Amino acid sequence: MKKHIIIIATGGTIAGSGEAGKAADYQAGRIDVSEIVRSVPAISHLAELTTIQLCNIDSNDMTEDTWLRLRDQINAFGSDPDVDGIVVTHGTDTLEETAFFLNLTVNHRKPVVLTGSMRPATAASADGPMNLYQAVALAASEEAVNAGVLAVFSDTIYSGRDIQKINSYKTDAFEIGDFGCLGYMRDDQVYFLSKTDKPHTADSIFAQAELSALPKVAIAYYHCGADRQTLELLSERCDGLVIAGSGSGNYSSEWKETIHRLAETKIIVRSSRVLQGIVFDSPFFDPGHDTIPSYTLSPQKARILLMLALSVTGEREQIRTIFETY
Ligand SMILES: NC(=O)C[C@H](N)C(=O)O
Repeated sequence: MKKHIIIIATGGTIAGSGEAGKAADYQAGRIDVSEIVRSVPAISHLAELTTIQLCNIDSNDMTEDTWLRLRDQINAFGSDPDVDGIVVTHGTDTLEETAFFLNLTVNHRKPVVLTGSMRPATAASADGPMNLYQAVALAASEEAVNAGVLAVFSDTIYSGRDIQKINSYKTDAFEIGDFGCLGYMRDDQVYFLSKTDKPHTADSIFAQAELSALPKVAIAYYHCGADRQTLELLSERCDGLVIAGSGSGNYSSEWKETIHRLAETKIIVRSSRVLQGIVFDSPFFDPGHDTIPSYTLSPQKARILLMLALSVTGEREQIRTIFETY
């Protein structure tokens, strides 16, 4: 019997429309999900499909409120015995953020697979149809059960925790820093090579959390000559702060002194603007252990984990453990 897969559409370039054949100038989030599905007739051989248009936006307009609505919808399908898996179509610019948020907050183990495209649906060689086809195939696969939130892009399976957009132009726009992909797709065939070891979905402490609004967390990007005011202004307006430091989460002596002071009242996470590597405690940049290292999380993912952590506790040591765990 065919699996029943829900496609929740949020917009992005996969729903983009522009001049016929051209790939460059277009507007994201223009085409309805039912039309996108109709453009890939082979999808109906893979599964029974139900489509839902949650929104139709450029993913830069994704908000925490929409994340919460998306999570609630996905969770509702977790307890529906007629549903086997969920695909989310999404713009690529912030896909990694939504994927990580869902990876930490979905409360069931059914497959959840994100996908999108780099070329609009109206381009001569649009990449959306194949990505969507493979996302449905993966969501219908037993191998994707309890694998955490996944993403499929350009024949490649990624984990929602680690996926990162690394190319702003090519159709093969994603990568996973140091860790490699989780596997490949060969048309509709699934080839997993590895699975993530970090707790996710039903095993995450945030899966059962009451989340109605998320605390405010900003990212302060360090660069040569960055002044202390940036930190002071951001910290005034936020419940927590993520530093996108240089190298292994580093910054100037001026920032070091300011961060030490601000950390008396705010939770501050040290991450790195560098794409690969790991941020640990730093005896030189943070001798007083005022900040929490983000380990392998990018600044934008550290921000999501800090928002969720702050929604369950204000205790620095508990938040430190959360960063060690997730
Ligand atoms: N390729 C894309 O989907 C980019 C688009 N700006 C979006 O994120 O919605």
